[in-house]
Amino acid sequence: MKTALKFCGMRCEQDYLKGVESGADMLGFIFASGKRQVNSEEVALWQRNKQPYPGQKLTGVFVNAPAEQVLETVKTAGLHIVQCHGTEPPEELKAIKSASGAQVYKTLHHHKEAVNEMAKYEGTADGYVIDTKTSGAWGGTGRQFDWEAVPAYTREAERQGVPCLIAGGVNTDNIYKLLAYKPSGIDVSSGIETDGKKDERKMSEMKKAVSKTYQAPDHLGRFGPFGGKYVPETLMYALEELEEAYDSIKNDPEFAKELHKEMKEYSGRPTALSYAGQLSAHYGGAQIFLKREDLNHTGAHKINNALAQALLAKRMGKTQIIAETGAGQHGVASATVAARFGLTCKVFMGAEDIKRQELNVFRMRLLGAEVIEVHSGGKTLKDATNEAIRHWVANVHDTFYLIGSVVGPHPYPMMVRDFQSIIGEESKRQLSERTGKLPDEVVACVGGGSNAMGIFYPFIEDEVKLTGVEAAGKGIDTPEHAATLSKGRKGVLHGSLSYLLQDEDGNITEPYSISAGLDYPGIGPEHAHLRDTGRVNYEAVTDKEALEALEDLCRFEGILPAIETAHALAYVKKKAPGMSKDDIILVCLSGRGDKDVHTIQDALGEEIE
Ligand SMILES: O=C(O)c1ccccc1NCC(=O)[C@H](O)[C@H](O)COP(=O)(O)O
Repeated sequence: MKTALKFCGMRCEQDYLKGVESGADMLGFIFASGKRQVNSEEVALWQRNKQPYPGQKLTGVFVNAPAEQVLETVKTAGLHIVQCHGTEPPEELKAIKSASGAQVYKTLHHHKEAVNEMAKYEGTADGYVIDTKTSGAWGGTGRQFDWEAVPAYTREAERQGVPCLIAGGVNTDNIYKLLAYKPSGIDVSSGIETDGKKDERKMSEMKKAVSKTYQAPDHLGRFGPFGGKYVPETLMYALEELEEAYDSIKNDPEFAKELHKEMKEYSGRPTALSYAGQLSAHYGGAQIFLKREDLNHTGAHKINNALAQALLAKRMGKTQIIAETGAGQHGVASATVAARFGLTCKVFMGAEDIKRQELNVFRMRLLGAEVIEVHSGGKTLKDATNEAIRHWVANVHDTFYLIGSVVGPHPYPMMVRDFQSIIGEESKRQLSERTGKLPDEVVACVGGGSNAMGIFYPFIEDEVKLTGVEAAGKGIDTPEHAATLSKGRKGVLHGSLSYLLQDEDGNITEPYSISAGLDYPGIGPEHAHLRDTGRVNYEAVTDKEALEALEDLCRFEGILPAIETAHALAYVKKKAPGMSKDDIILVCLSGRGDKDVHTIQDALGEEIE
């Protein structure tokens, strides 16, 4: 359900007009003493010049006012709702309600007994406002209370079947944090003001925030039922510390400036958006655009997240970073940023992957990282991640775990998604500048899922089809594939709940793909949620199909993609011909294929010669 929005404290006609135009669900007028106090005649006058939009509820805020005064004000000012913001008992609300015909909301000021107090108003209050308790002021203070308490208020109001608005210090910077607690409504006054006047820009930002229907994860780090924090007790503190640090930099302009500078001057952002004209003509149908993450320093999208997390590690005072890697791209990105920022770096890598990605291993060592060979399990990414977690448990005090995908315990899936969203944000801007429209479909390969979440997330509220492409290896009906969403079942791995490849007894099975970056037996929890809610479509393509598409991109566009990326291209090869020439497919070209040349040579060598 949509979050209700109340803009409160309209002090003049201009404020009122901006409030009406904002489309807020409720507009509040203060009839209690204070700097925002207005009288019923002026509110009536403003309405004569502009009626509220149908459905917009005019709300009068009163503090322990005599019932006759409230009734007179309701009549004169044409109020739909009376908000009792003082210590009015339930009987007083009942009396006002039956005499005025208006709805009556009760404000309670947050304290440890407030949820119990709500029970006393059950059947009387038509809704609640929970505000911050501040000595010497009833409301409009711009002060926030501890929002950890929000779910308890929301639950009690839901039990009573009425809305519950959260008030107190909400502003354009913290509204997303509050929305993560899923309140049924939000009430703002100071947060939409500049120099004492209501500010249209702030109102519109607030409106935009609540209009977003997609809000995930929740405050527990859950995407629907997926995600969460399934970790040993020893890591809980480290995750909380990380969550706090991430919250503190999320909207910090200084951090944003530093990261932007690194992205631009070191990594080479914005990356290009290339129109693949010859490939589009060859396939027929849709126009294909490529978001060139392969042009980043180190050759893939992984550096976006690595740069951001390394800056965060520095802010947190950590001196050592650890990382896991499969294809080696994230290992290279981590070793690179460690060198750049003077941090020591250990990269955990399965012995099998070390064999397949010899060149990247050499690169990591050259960059000064210690590559730790993992011999447990199938000796691939899952096992490397297990070892990295083990190391972290023992060294949390000085070590930052730089996770390379939208996997792991909260806040990693959210944090990596946010850091990678630059891919979708840039593409959206570049494509609309170039073509004047949004793409019809966005396609990305999915292993853990970070390039896909990065390009999908900014399009999630748009009418754009989103398709993630998994590795079907030698076929999803053979035992050799990595198609987690097509074939997996729910389970917990590496700290979060998602879909996993597992046998009947729940043991994780070894994934297979020609691409080292896609053979992970799990998938980011947000992808699991997006699949189950139907927002994103997931397909699987085989090694063979991926290699064919890789050859096409080499021949028709002069670009050698990573084998991971070629999976997305293989889906495009099947899909584009059936689309119209006016349609646009945007593909995340997540990485370049230099690292895969040996694998490609082994697979295609004879055909090419
Ligand atoms: O807003 C006021 O000035 C006010 C004065 C006296 C009693 C209540 C008042 N406001 C009640 C509200 O519903 C406000 O919207 C709520 O307190 C949130 O205010 P803010 O923290 O400024 O966003």
